[in-house]
Amino acid sequence: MTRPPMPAHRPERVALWRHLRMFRRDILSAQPAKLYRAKMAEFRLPFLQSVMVNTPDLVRLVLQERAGDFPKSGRVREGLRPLLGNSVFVTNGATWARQRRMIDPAFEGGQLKDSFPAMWGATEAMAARLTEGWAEVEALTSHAAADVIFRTLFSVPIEDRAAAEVYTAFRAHQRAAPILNLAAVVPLPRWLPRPMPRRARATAKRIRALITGMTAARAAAIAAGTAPDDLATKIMTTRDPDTGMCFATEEMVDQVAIFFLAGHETSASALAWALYLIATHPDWQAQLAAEAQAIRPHIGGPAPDFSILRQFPRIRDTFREALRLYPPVPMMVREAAQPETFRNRPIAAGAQVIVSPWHMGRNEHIWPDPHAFRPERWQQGSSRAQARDGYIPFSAGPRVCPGAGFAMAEAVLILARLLADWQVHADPARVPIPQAHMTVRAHDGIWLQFQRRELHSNM
Ligand code: HEM
Repeated sequence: MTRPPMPAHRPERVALWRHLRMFRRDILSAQPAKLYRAKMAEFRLPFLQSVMVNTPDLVRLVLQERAGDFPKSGRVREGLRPLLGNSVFVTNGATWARQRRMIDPAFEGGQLKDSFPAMWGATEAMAARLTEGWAEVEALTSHAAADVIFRTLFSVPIEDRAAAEVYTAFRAHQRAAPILNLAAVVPLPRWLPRPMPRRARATAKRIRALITGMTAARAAAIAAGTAPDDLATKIMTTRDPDTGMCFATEEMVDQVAIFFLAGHETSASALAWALYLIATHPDWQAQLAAEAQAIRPHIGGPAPDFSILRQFPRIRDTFREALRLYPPVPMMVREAAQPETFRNRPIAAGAQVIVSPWHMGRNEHIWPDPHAFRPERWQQGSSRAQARDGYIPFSAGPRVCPGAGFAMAEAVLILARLLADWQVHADPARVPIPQAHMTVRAHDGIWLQFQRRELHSNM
């Protein structure tokens, strides 16, 4: 049984300049191993106090009980504004609350079922693209997750001209601004100019122009009564119960940009790591493959009923475990709006407060054998308390990811469809090392070999 790969850790003591350089390169390997045990860690710099909270009670305080006192950091906003404008991901206060009131209904349980046929279409398309041999799975899952977003949001497959252009522009943008989001975590003074590279600014503008075209076309179709009943139509026709207003086109463009970004990068990352974990645990893979056969009668036909997902409990637990070990959003940044005292230590107003799904998911005080892949832990009674205390891949509290249910459904479906037909094998000489880019990715990609499953082989 292979141990899931981990990033290297920095030594306990390093010079400030070196630490900052490490931070910029990869925030995961810039952390010392003791953060898997520490209750809190403080980085006191001449220009900024930055504190990582690492106990369930402090995480609950920041994300849930007093979420309003720990708003999204201005640093996150600055870095993401050219692409995301005033999207729900970066706003705070009343604007954020209004946006959530209008977005949340589209992702509620019943509505999720309406998106399922579009997810199925993307899953079948992914299966048709697979071929025997070695493949870099992050590219594969990224393509599939982007297709899911376009089909569920705008009822178009990724081959659609506008969708394909958005996807291509996003990839160029990631290359131009690879640490866009994480720049927010790097503790540099606010006054230090950190302009987005010119190329990234240009790709952000291009993406927004393309999305504006799609959103304006949809607004016209809604007005003409010809719009399909998908997520875009649902969100654009939802009126804020307090003001009676719908999103204006510009504000909707901001939301579409974050649905695309948050919805496809994250799922792609988690799916790729899940496949790697499955490939490196062949006995478990055989059990998952047996479970996945329930999807076989539906292949090539219309979407099965949403309830089919209940037939894949082990696949669901595998994905949960992948999210615990490799949370796509490794760290989240908030700002203390007022002075606080955490564990008898003063926290200044304006201090940066970091919550780390990566460290909570591997916290040695919470999880037995925290760095091991043990999907069966989710079947044990104790997992409920462990999840309550240490499981935050989708965050928690009022800013919890609105797409969590969507992402779980999508992932279980994609994994089941894939494992029904294919065996995946890892190359022991090519171990992927996690690194935090926009999401947690592998340093040199995740390479797996795909082999068509013989129906009568011992799965
Ligand atoms: C495995 C997949 C996913 C993971 C792990 C994930 C994780 C997260 C996390 C950790 C946050 C909080 C970030 C923060 O507060 O700094 C978040 C927020 C968000 N996510 Fe997801 N997400 C996933 C999929 C999706 C999908 C599929 C969508 C939509 C289609 C989505 C839409 C959003 C939005 C709009 C926010 C901002 C919410 C707010 O600030 O109020 N996510 N997600």
